[in-house]
Amino acid sequence: MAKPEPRLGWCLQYVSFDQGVLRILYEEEFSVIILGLDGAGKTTLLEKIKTLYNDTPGLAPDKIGPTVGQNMGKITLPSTILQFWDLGGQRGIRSIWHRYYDDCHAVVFVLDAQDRERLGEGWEVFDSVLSSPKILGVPLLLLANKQDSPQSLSVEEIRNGYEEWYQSKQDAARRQYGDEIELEQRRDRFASLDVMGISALEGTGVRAAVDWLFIRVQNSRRRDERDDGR
Ligand SMILES: Nc1nc2c(ncn2[C@@H]2O[C@H](COP(=O)(O)OP(=O)(O)OP(=O)(O)O)[C@@H](O)[C@H]2O)c(=O)[nH]1
Ligand SMILES: [Mg+2]
Repeated sequence: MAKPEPRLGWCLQYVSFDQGVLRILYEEEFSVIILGLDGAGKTTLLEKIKTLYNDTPGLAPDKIGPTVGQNMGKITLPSTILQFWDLGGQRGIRSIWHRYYDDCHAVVFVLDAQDRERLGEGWEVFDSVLSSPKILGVPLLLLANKQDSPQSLSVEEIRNGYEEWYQSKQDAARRQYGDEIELEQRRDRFASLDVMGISALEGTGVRAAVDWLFIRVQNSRRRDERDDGR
């Protein structure tokens, strides 16, 4: 299975002569991985992003089946290419997710906000992504999908739901093992976690999510450069 591109790619966009001045424009390429349980709406989101940003529209929702492996899609923004890797969410496929962690610049976790029965499973998997050491410093966005459905939990309910789930997990661990010190990095990660509501089906909130990614990958690159120059 193909792995994401190297950590940071520079693509030559064009070279031109303008009034005797050689102009070279580069586009920088960032990899974004899309994770979440099967059925959360990851592929629907990727195809909607393609439709909104590319000349060639993405697949219609009724042409999308469960993902066995990965799907890839690219969009071009000012001086930037975002390359999305949509990974299958079925239990057996989740074990390959970590292979993409080294090379990604942002992580999007898609949650089905209307499927209350699978919320616990969703939090379990989300928590393992949020706490993964390899991507602790990588921007992470939680998307509460299917906001078009009247049964969907709101962004606020989703955020609180995860916090409550995590607290009860901590309490159970404390009862079993005594006082545990929570990972400081993990706590910071949760405190700064952004949650946005979208409907991948209708496209609501999708541009706002892509704007968030665009800004965050640029900011984390600048931070990396500052750290390197220290
Ligand atoms: N109502 C509603 N349904 C959605 C939305 N997004 C996706 N769906 C539906 O949810 C189902 C699963 O969507 P997929 O995009 O295949 O889900 P996935 O996360 O890619 O699933 P896997 O590939 O198995 O990991 C499909 O029936 C979609 O039409 C949404 O925003 N609203
Ligand atoms: Mg899929």
